[in-house]
Amino acid sequence: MASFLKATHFIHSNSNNFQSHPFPKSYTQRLKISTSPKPLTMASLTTNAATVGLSQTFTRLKKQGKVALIPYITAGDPDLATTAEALKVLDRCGSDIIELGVPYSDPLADGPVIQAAASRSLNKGTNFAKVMSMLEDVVPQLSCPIALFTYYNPILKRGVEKFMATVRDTGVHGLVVPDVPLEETEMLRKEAARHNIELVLLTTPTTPKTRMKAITEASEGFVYLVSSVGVTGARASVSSKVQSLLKDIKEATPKPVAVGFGISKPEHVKQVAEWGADGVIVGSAMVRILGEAKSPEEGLKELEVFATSLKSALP
Ligand SMILES: O=P(O)(O)OC[C@@H](O)[C@@H](O)c1c[nH]c2ccccc12
Repeated sequence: MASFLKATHFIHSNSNNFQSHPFPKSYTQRLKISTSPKPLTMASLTTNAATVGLSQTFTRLKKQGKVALIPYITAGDPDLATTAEALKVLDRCGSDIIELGVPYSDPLADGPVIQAAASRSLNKGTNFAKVMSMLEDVVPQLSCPIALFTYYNPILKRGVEKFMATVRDTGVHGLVVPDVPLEETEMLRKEAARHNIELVLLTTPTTPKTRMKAITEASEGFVYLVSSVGVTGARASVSSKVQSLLKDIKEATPKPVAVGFGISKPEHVKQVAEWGADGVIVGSAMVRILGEAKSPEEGLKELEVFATSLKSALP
């Protein structure tokens, strides 16, 4: 546990959104960069249903006086076919953006629920290529945009340029990378922009104000406000500190701010919306439903009920 906490501290003190301590050189040298050209796909030739990106979604919602519901699920848990159905269910329930996690072997910022989902998915053989081909089929059927969620290592493994091109080809609009080190955010952001991908950056309760300002400046699509220190996972309540954090961020930027970490009940989303959030992100509670259900069909049904209950609690 001690090493895990240290590792979590690593996330909260090293990635682009916190302090700037570069990865040890060995980290990047250890990676084998493998590239394989990706054939042009139908998805890249056809415009997908959700041709509207993250920031445009928030602009629309703001005009309607609404707050975005942003579920997170882990791709491939319990399996990729169920993930494909879950994306459609969440879209039908009125999700405004869906965060889809690429399972990773070392999810430092994740709590037990998402860690378990990632290992189940990896044990089933889920990999980046399979997630991309699933998305190529499903994205054209969705009305809400997808924000792909990945740790930094899978991006480095493929090469940033190739990674961005592949992701954009599937029709994905956004990208959330919680552990990219500060000095590499600039390069990542440039490549993302070149491929018309909105790179979302994260700020936390311990991020110094100057740093938070730089993050809001650089973040595309929306700013991700992590509600509490520690790792992902449902909490009994949302920290009241979020209210003042939201106020500070909104003084620093006109960009939309979505709050995540610990939000798991209708009363949580209602509270966070009342505090002025433009969006609420719910992950572990969704992941638990899908991953721990008696069957995929059961999980999808429960997911629909849960997502609908959250949507109805939002303006
Ligand atoms: O699981 P929670 O507590 O509802 O928090 C959202 C979170 O799952 C999602 O945004 C996410 C999944 N893994 C992450 C790692 C870092 C930051 C954010 C995330």
